[in-house]
Amino acid sequence: MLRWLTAGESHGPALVGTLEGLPSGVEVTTADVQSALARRRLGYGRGARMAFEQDQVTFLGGVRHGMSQGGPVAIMVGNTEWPKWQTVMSADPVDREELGGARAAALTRPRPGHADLVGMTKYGFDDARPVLERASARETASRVALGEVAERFLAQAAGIRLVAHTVQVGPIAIPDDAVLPPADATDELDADPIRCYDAETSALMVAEIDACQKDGDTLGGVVEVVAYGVPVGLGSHVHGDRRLDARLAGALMGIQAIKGVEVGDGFRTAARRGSQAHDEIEYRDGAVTRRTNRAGGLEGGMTNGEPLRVRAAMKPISTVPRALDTIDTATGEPAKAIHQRSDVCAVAPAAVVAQAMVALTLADAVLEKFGGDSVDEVRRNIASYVAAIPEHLR
Ligand SMILES: Cc1cc2nc3c(=O)[nH]c(=O)nc-3n(C[C@H](O)[C@H](O)[C@H](O)COP(=O)(O)O)c2cc1C
Ligand SMILES: C=C(O[C@@H]1CC(C(=O)O)=C[C@@H](OP(=O)(O)O)[C@H]1O)C(=O)O
Repeated sequence: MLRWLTAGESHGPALVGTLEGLPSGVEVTTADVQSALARRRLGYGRGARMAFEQDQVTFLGGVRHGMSQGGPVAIMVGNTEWPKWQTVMSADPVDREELGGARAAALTRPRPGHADLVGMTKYGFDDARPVLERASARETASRVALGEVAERFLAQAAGIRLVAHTVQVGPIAIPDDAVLPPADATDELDADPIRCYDAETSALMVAEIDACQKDGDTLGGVVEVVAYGVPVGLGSHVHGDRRLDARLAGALMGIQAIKGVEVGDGFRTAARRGSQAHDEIEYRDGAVTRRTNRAGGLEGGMTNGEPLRVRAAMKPISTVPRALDTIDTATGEPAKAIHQRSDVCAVAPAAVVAQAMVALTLADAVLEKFGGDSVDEVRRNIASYVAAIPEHLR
């Protein structure tokens, strides 16, 4: 079993992610994690903060000389902006006099769509600061750091490779017959402003973000994660909480602002007749294969050997520049919601975060199915499982 936890606030000194249950022998370096985090900062429509703030990666445990040791992996992602926030976000009590300044003022105009108002009510705060600090998607930096370790494990132990791309920004979507990015498309996607694999649609998405920004508004969209080389039989049909589609949906819905998950053709399948919805099975070149992959590589909650495809729908950013109506919680009077700065569209980074969550979920499923305390042992276990499948069904 693989478990993970994160801690830390948006403007705190650092985020920390812990991954427990990772076998020994996974090759991973600080530079690998650093470049995954750099990928999360990309994306047309991101706010000013992405440019001036830097992520500083430090392995605190679990990795020695570029290799996992079998113990919990702890990764710290330091925040270069901390010196500006060390009084406002101080863990220890501070003098009220020292506090002062705009950053310290109580935030009492909660943003519709953000965690502000419900969090204040539930946790008993008269200031949205402590709520937004933890609700913030800055936390996804630690998920991406852990996801990178999980991805290294998947590639080295099982030959599984992941890629994530943007398939929709606001109303602009890739065509139905658009080509799926291959396993080695990550560099190409990094080079696209919005992580879209279809150049024509990418240009339209960028134009849509420009138009939206001019209007003082924000956008959401849809991202897709594809995993190649996934063996048959991860997950199970025998119980709801063991279905891999359920576990993937939970992992993706746990990302800030994700409001819908689709497995394969998902919602589009619902509009089709059965004859057009399923993937007919045949032998091709001596192997079992599906003629199509509308199911997204999952049948009965189990991987079927086809590429795994899952999508996540992101709502528009709730810190709308042309601020929405709210109330001032201090007075009960009508007010305009907090707005200092914000992303206009964060769909491209959400794709990177979704990839990390799928990697962690798949790594957990691989370990559950095959077990093993070292990468070599997991590899041997996979090989013996595959060898036992009758050749004509592999
Ligand atoms: C990568 C990423 C970046 C985000 N950036 C912002 C942002 O700049 N401003 C904002 O209001 N919300 C942003 N969000 C969304 C909020 O974190 C999210 O809406 C909030 O935590 C409330 O949770 P909910 O939308 O799931 O209800 C971002 C989400 C992600 C995944
Ligand atoms: C810092 C990150 O994203 C932040 C996520 C976020 C939110 O409300 O979720 C709000 C913004 O922060 P601020 O309001 O301080 O500008 C984003 O910049 C990050 O992704 O590293």
